[in-house]
Amino acid sequence: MSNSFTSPSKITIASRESLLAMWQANFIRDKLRELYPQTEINILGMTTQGDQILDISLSKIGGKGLFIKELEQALEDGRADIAVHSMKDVPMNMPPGFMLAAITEREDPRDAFVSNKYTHLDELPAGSIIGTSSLRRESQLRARYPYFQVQPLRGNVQTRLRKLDEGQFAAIILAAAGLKRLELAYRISSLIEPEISLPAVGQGALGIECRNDQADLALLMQPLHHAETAYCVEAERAMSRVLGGSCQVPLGGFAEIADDVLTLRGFVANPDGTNMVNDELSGKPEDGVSLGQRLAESLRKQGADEILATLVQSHD
Ligand SMILES: NCc1[nH]cc(CCC(=O)O)c1CC(=O)O
Repeated sequence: MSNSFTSPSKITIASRESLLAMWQANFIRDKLRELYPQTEINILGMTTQGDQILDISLSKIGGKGLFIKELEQALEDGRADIAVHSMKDVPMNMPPGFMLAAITEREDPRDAFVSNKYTHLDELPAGSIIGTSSLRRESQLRARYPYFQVQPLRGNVQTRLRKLDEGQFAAIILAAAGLKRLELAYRISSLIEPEISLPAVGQGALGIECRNDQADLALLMQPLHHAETAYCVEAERAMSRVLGGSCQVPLGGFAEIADDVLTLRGFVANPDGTNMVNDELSGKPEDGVSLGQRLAESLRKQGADEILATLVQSHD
């Protein structure tokens, strides 16, 4: 049977308006233009609640969904066809009516140490102020370097770099992927290995979201899907889902595939890093989701539940 499927005359991509979000949307747009030269591909830039509320810690304002709700509204209304997200910002449970059509090849998943004075975390003197608003980064820093001060740092990548340059912090921690995409890799003093700062679930990968009822559109996105990345990210997300993962929970999850074996590492901690459980599991990449679920259960048996329970209380 011949392929009778034709690409649509137009695809509109919904994106947040930050430079990084726009870079990501442009990246997907260019790939789609190459794949479907007959199709007109546009970007609809939007401001989300998460972009507007900049003075409060992300963990206190309801987390991930805030950056994507407006984009989903545009998909719902038909103002846009697909939305491009950092997988790190995509909630563990997709809202009803929406699906991930593709997960793209992962950029560097590591966190980056950025400083104008020091090249490595180990060089910072006691009492140094490190900027990050991620509970995941904070708990890991405090566990390893209890003599640093961790202070909140929000805003888009450029804002965070500006706050560093203004001298408010000795160093800041950002995702390497965002800096590399924005051609700001030269600002990276050193990359932090996963053993020191386990990345966020999904960090470095992009997701393309569309409505559930648009199977044809989802099919068009398949050339952008990267199977290895998707196995890893789905394993990480399965772990986080069981643990109720969100920005309110200091949790990390990171999977890698080597020699056709997927190894998933995860941790849960309290924000001050005094109580932390870590574990890892390996298996077949295709079994990533069940590995993630099993790793979560193992972390719970080792005390993750108690840690998570104290977190819920402290946020009341
Ligand atoms: N939390 C915001 C966010 N969401 C995605 C990235 C960029 C990296 C990525 O795609 O994972 C960043 C910036 C950061 O954490 O420094």
